[in-house]
Amino acid sequence: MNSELRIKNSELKDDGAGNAVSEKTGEVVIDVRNVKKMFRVYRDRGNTLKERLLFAGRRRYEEHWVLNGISFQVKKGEAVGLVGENGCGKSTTLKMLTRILYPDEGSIQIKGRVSSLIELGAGFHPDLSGRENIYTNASIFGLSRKEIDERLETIIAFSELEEFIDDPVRTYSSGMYMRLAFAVAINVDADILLIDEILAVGDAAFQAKCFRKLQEIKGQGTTIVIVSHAMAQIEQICERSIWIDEGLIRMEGAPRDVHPHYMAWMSQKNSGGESDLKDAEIDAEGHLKRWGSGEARMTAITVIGKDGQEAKEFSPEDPFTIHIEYTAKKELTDAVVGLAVYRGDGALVYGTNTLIDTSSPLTLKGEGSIDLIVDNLPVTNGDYTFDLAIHRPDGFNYDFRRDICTLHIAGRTQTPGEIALPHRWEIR
Ligand SMILES: Nc1ncnc2c1ncn2[C@@H]1O[C@H](COP(=O)(O)OP(=O)(O)OP(=O)(O)O)[C@@H](O)[C@H]1O
Repeated sequence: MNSELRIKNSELKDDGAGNAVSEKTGEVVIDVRNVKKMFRVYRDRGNTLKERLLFAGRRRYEEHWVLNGISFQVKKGEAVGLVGENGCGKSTTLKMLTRILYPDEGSIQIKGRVSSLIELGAGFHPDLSGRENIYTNASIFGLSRKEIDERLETIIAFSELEEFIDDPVRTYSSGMYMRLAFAVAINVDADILLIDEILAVGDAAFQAKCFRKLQEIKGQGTTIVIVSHAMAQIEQICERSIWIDEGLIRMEGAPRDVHPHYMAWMSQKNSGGESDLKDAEIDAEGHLKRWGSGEARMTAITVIGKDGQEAKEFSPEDPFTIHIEYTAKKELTDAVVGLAVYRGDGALVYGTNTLIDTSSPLTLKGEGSIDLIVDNLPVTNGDYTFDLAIHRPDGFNYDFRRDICTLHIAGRTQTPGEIALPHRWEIR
């Protein structure tokens, strides 16, 4: 099934001590320094003569400072998520990386060809057909006509719009626009891909396909910056999250470290100081240990091998299933369960979630179970941490089951084969 999810083992080198190390160059390709951005919000100067005279001495506009000095760097091949509440300046940041907007202060340096999915259908001409728009859109990203000719069929096939490709795009639904825009943006051989909330559009099956494609192009070394409110998507694609609040970077780090703080803060804010997470257990490092407001929790995790039996060992090439049992005191809709696998140095090497397997979010009710299929796990020698996250798109009822197990894998490069699981996948 998800062969596209595979992150090639060839990307991981052995450092001689049995540890997998990344071949990423460490070259900085996005360098944002002390960027400030202001919008002018024009005032109503009145409609009548009386009003105009009354407001005559008043300044015509107010300065609205959206970004107050943000600095961050992104290295080649890194995937970074920008998170934060509505209006905090995430899209403005992304638009400046695409050069749709420019900073009022500070500097932005970008190395490489940029492709972006910022505003749905921006760059599409409504009266031109899907096919014609592929040409105009891809040429904006720097492709020659010949290069576009070569990619045309791939783009159309990915968009699944064969039937409508010669219709004017004004007749497209927003989902169709998104398919076409995504198909173009990921097929222009960009070095850097910037995406604004695009995975929230389209049906669940297409979202899952885009998500897999993103993991694939990340595996090929493309640098990615994503703006999203879907924390699990960021956790499964990005090594780093940057939380923007009131135009400043409030926190930056591994998504699984940053998101619980962000979610707890949001929850506190939205409940007027009375946190939705007040019953949740948060450990000393600020990670949520228990899901939501105590409404649901995992009760057991087992691994089912390809023979359908509980497995004590697995072979990374073979699919296996993580079987999670849970108890939900209240019904929980729109849940997505995801697995992230981190290498010893903290790099994310694998991610999958139930949306990919089922194409729709789950409803958790009473006592039940969830099966999460893991396929083509890209492991070589070294230590790996398996983390399960359960979330809803609204961000609440959120849990990190951190470090459900750590596997030490030795001798795999010499003798690929079965890997022993720990005796117990502990529920903490
Ligand atoms: N062209 C503009 N003119 C005036 N104000 C703007 C303009 N573009 C954005 N803003 C304002 O800047 C602020 C930040 O907007 P931005 O779109 O970057 O937020 P965001 O973090 O992406 O929010 P969301 O999560 O809702 O997408 C908002 O208050 C918005 O109203």
